[in-house]
Amino acid sequence: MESTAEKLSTMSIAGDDGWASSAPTLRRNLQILSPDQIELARMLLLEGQTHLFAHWPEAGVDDQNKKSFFEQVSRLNASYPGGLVSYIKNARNLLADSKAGKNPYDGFTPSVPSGEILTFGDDKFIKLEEEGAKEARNAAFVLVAGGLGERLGYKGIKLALPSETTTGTCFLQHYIESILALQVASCKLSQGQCETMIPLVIMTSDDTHVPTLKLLESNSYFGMKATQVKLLKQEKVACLDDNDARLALDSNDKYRIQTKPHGHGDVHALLYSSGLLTQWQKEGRKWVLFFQDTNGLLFKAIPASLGVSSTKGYHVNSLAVPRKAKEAIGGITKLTHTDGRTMVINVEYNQLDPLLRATGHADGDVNCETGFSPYPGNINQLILQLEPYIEELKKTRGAIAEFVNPKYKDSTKTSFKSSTRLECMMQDYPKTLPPSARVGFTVMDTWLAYAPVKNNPEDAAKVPKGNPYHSATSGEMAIYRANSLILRKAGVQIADPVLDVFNGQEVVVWPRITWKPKWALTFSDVKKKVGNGCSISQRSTMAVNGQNVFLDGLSVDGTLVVSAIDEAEVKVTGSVQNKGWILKHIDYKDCSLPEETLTRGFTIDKVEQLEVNHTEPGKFEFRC
Ligand SMILES: O=c1ccn([C@@H]2O[C@H](COP(=O)(O)OP(=O)(O)O[C@H]3O[C@H](CO)[C@H](O)[C@H](O)[C@H]3O)[C@@H](O)[C@H]2O)c(=O)[nH]1
Repeated sequence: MESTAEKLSTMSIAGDDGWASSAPTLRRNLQILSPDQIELARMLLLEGQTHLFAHWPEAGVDDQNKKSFFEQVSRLNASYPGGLVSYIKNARNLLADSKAGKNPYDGFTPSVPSGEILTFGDDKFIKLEEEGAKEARNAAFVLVAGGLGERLGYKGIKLALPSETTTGTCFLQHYIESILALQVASCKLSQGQCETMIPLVIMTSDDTHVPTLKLLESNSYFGMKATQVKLLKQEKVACLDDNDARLALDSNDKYRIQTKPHGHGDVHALLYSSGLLTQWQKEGRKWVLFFQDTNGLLFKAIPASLGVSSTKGYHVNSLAVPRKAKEAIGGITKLTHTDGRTMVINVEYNQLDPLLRATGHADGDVNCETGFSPYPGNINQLILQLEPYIEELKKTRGAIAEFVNPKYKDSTKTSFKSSTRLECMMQDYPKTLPPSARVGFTVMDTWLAYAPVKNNPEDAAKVPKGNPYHSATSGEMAIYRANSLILRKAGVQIADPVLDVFNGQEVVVWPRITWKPKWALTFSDVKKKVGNGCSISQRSTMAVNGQNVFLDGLSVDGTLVVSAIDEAEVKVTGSVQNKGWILKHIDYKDCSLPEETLTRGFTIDKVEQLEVNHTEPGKFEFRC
C-alpha cells in the first residue's frame, strides 16, 4: 500500500483541484461542504477511504445526509488521540499483525509476580485501613460505566441495578454513599482540618449517558453535590471492513460509519483532555482510583489498598483476588523479555492460556495445588498516583495500547465475518511506563473484595462447578456473606449459612445483613459499633442505617431495621423475635415479574419486622 507521503506528493503533482480525482462523486459535491469538511474529505481520501463516497448522488440530493456524515467524521476524528489518521494507521498495523498470527507477547516469558497479600482483620490490615481512610481526602474516584453489559442482558444501565434487595440500594447509590462516608471519615482523621469534597467522575457512553444522568438527577445525586460529579462520555470508534482498514458503512444508513465501543481504556484519554487531572493536582490531590460498575464489595477493599499505595509509594496499584483458572478475569503476570525488560501487567483472560501454552506450560491456564491459578486475578480496581500519572499522560495523551480481534471468514484471513474495531483496556496503562515506575498489586480475599454482576441467569448456571457465577444472585449473596463474616470477626455470633439454589445456581445463604457505609467503612469502625453478646440467626435480616448506631447485647431472630439521623446516638440492645423476611424462589422465565427480580431468582417476602427509627438528636437506648 502507498504511504501517505507518497500519496500527498502524487496529489500535489495533480494540482490543487486534483486531490479528489480518485472520488468523482465526492468531487461533484465539494461545493456543498464547508472548508473544514473538505479538509476531512481530503484526509479520508489520503487514507484510502474512497469507497465511502462511491454511492454519493449529485449535489442537491441527500445534502443534509452528506453534511451529517461529515459531522460524524469530525466527531470520530476529534475523539481519538491523533485523529482518524492515527486510528487507521494503528488499525492497519494491528490487522497485519493479527493476519500474520503475531503473538502480542512475543519474546516475553510469564512468571508469577510477588505483591502485597493482605489478611482481613489482622493488625497490618487495620493499620493500612486507617492510613487509607486518612488519605482518601486526597483522592478522586473514576467509575467506568460506558459498557452495555451484553453478557448480563439487562435492559437498563447496570449502575441502576440493586446491589442487594434487602434495602434496594442500587450500585450507584452505594458507590456515592461510600465515597461520602470516606470523605467524612478522612476529614475527621485529619483533625477536622479539611472541608474537601472527593470528586467522582463517571465515564459514560452513548449507551449509558442519558440514563446515568437521569438516575443521578432524579435522586439528587444520592447526597453528593451536583458539582462534585462529572460525567465524561466516551465516543465509539469506527468499524473496519477489511485488512486495509477501510471504514465500514452502516448497512441501514450509507451516510453513517458503523461504530462500536473502544473499551474502558478510553478513560485515560478522556481524563487527560478534560483538564480534570491538573485541576486535581492544583487542589493537592494525590490519588486517582478507578473502579467498575457492579462490584458491591469493592469499597470494603478500598481503604486498605489505598493504605498500601500510600505506604509503598506505588505509582500503580492493581487490586487482585485469588483467581480460579479460566475465570473471566485477567491474570496479573510478570513478563520478562528476552532483552531483559520486565513488567508486571494484566494478561487478559483470553490471552493467558495461549501465552502459558506457548511458553512451556503444556496445560495452560490451570489451578495449582492451592486450588487457584498461581496468577492473581485482576479486578480492575486501579489506584494511580496522580503526579506520575499526569507526567505519563503528557507523553501519551492518554493513548493506551490497543488490540484488534477480527473474526475471519476462513483461514486465508482476508475477510471478516462482520466488521471489527480497535479496542483498549484501562488496565493496560502500565504498558508504556518506564522500568523505574513503581508498579505493584494488592491481593485480598474474594469474599471481601470482589463479587461483580456480569452474567445472565442461564449463562451463570452453566459456569463450571467451583467457579464464581458473577450473577445478580451471587453478587447479592456475596454482600450478605461479607457482612456476616466481618461481624463474626468482630465477635458477633453469626449462625452458619445454608445452601440454596436460585436460577439454577447453588449459593450459600447467610443472614441478610446490610449497613450503610457511614455506619462502618473499616473493620475498626465495625468493632467500635458492636459490643459484647450479640447474635444473629441464619433466617434473620438486619439493616442498619445511621452513623451512630451501636449494637450491644442484641440478639436477632427475625428482621430488625434500624435508622437514626447522624445527630442521634442510639444503643440497640435486647432480643428481636419475629416472623422476619423470607426469601421466596421465583423462576427467571416468569415474565410477570420485573427484570431486576428475575435476574436474581428470588424476592423478599417482608412478613414481619421490628423497625427502630430515631429522627431526633440526642442519646438513646432502645431495648428490643
Ligand atoms: O467501552 C467500554 C467497555 C466497558 N466499560 C466499563 O468497563 C467496566 C468493565 O467492563 P466489563 O465488565 O465488560 O469487563 P470484563 O469483564 O470484560 O473485564 C474487565 O473486568 C474484569 C474484572 O471484573 C477483569 O479485571 C478483566 O481483566 C477486565 O478487563 C464496566 O464497568 C463497563 O461499564 C466502559 O466504560 N466502556
